[in-house]
Amino acid sequence: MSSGDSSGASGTDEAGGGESESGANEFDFATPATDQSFENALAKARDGARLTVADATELLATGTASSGIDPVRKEAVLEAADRRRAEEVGDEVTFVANLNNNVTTACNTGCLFCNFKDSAHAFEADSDVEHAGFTKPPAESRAVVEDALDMGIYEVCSVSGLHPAFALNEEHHEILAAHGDPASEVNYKPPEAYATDPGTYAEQMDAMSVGGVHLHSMTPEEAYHAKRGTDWEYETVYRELADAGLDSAPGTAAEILVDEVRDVICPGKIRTDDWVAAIEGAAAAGLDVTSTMMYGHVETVAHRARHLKVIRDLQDRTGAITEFVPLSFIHQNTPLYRRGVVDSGPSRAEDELVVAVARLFLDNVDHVQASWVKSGDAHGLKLLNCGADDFMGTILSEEITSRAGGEYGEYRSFDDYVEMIAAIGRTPVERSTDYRTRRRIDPDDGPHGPRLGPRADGTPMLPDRQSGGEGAGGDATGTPPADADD
Ligand SMILES: C[S@@+](CC[C@H](N)C(=O)[O-])C[C@H]1O[C@@H](n2cnc3c(N)ncnc32)[C@H](O)[C@@H]1O
Ligand SMILES: Nc1c(NC[C@H](O)[C@H](O)[C@H](O)CO)[nH]c(=O)[nH]c1=O
Ligand SMILES: N[C@@H](Cc1ccc(O)cc1)C(=O)O
Ligand code: SF4
Repeated sequence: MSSGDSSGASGTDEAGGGESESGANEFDFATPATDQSFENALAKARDGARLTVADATELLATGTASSGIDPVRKEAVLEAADRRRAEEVGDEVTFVANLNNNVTTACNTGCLFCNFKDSAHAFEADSDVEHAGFTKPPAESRAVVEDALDMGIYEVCSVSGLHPAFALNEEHHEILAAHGDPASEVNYKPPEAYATDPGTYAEQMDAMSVGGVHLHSMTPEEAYHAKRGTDWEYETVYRELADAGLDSAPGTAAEILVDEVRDVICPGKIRTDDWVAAIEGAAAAGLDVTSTMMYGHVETVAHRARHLKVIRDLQDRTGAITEFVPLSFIHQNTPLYRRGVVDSGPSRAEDELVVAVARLFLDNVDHVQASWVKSGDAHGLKLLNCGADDFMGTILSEEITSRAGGEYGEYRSFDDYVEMIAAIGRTPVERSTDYRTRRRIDPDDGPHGPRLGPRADGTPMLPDRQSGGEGAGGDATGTPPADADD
């Protein structure tokens, strides 16, 4: 599906949907005959009125009466969003000194957009299947975080495959093992079956929660895995994880929160209701959460709008969402692309409109993130002028986007951040994960390094290395602290 088609704006005056050459995914939604609906939605957005799903659809499509993105109307939407950003959060652009420490790539869920995973079968002790994945036992996770703490990080962000030997704790192991055929009934095999034991989720939390670092981990999909085969509530599971050291949860696994889209791109994942229940459970357990949307594959603009409504309703109920992170689909190596279901990811114009409409629609979420991992530095900066106010984190290691074919590197130094943000006339600010602690950075007072981490003293994180420039591959970036193989 071309990005024009995936915008879902292909209808004329009849009910139209995204048309795919393969005919695989056609979603219908009604479209109006004139552009008056777009103009009305834009006027509401400019006035600060709460937008409907129909309004968001109009803005994302720059009018649904004709196909394709209209450049003049797009600029009007971006301008409204940039103004709203300035009113709501001012000129600061935040970023966090953080490390990605993903624990394992073993996963049998089979999401068709994902190239991060490796079939869990290949990790078995008696397997001779070659794989490039990894599992880090808790002690190794701890060592990786320890090293990064010395570099000054504030946060460790950890998202993993759903390893069949993962259980919440020993009791969960016993419950899972008691099933007649645990592998097919509850996606479970005991740790002894694998070359490397991932430990329990509680042990991994305890291991990574070291020296006062903020631990951001356990997506809704992982929380589901941590309670599979039981009748435990999400809140109970998140409370136990919090007791073991978890501080906040990433709202990935959201993809598009409309089940007819999930049926196509991730039939093995939890449904929308379950994702929402998991986030509510995390919030009830006292954790902050983030929210995401992975877009630009088979969905239409109407699905994107409905997804935003799910997030806004959830935030009305919980108030626990610190940021919205648009995840631009990286298509190159993924099954969706290789099997011809899509022929690209989203266009840059679509990226800009998603950021802008998120800012305008999510009137109860303060922060919208631009990602240099997905978009690169130059376009990432552009997104900061379309409604975004956060520029992600230093991350030091990236496996999800890079494995899917992304090419924008794995690390941005504080000096790069400060130079880039100052260059667009904004104020660089180091933040905590929850945005409550912030430090404005004087661009003239370099060299720059983190100061908010428990061991941070302002020293640049990787003094001997340059971070990757625009389009730089992994080799030109700072070497990740560790990357273990089974
Ligand atoms: C790789 S999973 C890891 C955590 C866990 N297995 C889960 O699904 O929640 C984290 C998120 O990465 C994002 N992701 C995966 N592949 C991607 C791709 N090709 N392009 C953009 N985002 C992707 C998806 O939003 C996914 O939910
Ligand atoms: N956008 C991506 C992120 N964002 C997460 C942030 O770095 C940070 O953890 C969050 O803002 C909470 O403070 N992480 C990735 O690994 N890859 C991305 O594309
Ligand atoms: N790790 C995810 C992104 C992510 C993680 C945590 C977040 O809070 C937000 C986004 C990816 O690379 O796609
Ligand atoms: S997105 Fe997560 S659950 Fe889906 S295949 Fe990838 S690692 Fe597994």
